[in-house]
Amino acid sequence: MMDVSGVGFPSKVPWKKMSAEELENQYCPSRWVVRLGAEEALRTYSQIGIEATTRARATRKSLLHVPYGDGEGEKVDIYFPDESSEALPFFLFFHGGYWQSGSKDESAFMVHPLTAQGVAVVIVAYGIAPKGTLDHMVDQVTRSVAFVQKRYPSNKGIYLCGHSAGAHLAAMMLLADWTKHGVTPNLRGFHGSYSLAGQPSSPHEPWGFFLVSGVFDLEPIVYTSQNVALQLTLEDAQRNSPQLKVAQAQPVDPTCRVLVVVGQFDSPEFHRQSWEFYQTLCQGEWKASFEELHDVDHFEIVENLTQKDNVLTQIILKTIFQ
Ligand SMILES: N[C@@H](CC(=O)c1ccccc1NC=O)C(=O)O
Repeated sequence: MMDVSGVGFPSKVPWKKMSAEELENQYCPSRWVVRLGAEEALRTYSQIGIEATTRARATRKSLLHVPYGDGEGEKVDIYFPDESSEALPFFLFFHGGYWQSGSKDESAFMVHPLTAQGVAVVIVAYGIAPKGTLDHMVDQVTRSVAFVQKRYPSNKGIYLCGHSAGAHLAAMMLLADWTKHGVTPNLRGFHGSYSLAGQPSSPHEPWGFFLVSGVFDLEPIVYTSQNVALQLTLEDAQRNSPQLKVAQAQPVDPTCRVLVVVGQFDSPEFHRQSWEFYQTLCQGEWKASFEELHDVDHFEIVENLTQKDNVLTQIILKTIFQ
């Protein structure tokens, strides 16, 4: 997106020049779905999530509604591979829904293909708005990660994945102060060697973070209808924007890689959010990669994680089993 009204270089904040209507449109992912109408896309997404969860609960060993804190709704569902061991890689998923919809009970998309390959999958619930505040959600997600490390200290790596608003929550974990939680989660996911450029020497070097179609600068959200439930002030938005914060932060573990992924049919603002976050990570001491997934929209990108042959499922598996 180019700003041609000024001195002729791309604006850093193109959204500030948008009409309220255009901004609303850019931040409404269902309107950018081409294969279906907006409402049908949302219905399909939720149906696939519910089916995947029903299947996971019926066919996999699981621990459901395990509390990671004392607060209401501070629960995770843990799905296990067939072989019984606690020395497993753990893949945590934070669902999307603009911090105001969605739940763990309809978000077990990737459980089947990942558990089939020996990965334990943890689907995390957090207290959505309007009841929950964003600061509280970030704290909850931090505690859910610490909980998994404490409960499974012999894990073979903890991998964090979030979709959309959940990708924001996962990205905030890059900034978490683990000393407060008495544990350092095993978020490394890196066991190989880097190429000289610091870029992956193969397309499947390991990442500890998978940020799927995320929002990393929350300021524009303040001016959309999403903020009716969220009630973010500008200060809340800035304090909770990894885009602003990672530039000033040191990686807790510099070997930890971040994969930023966006769908071809995500809106231009979602593309910009992912690209700029990736660029900011690279400018700091973070190891990041960027991937635009061909032929998928904001919802398909996650729906397809139910399939073992899907590109992103394969990237995740190759990362874990490097
Ligand atoms: N009301 C939004 C819904 C939405 O954004 C969404 C729905 C499910 C999962 C992720 C979503 N987006 C970000 O968190 C829309 O119509 O696109």
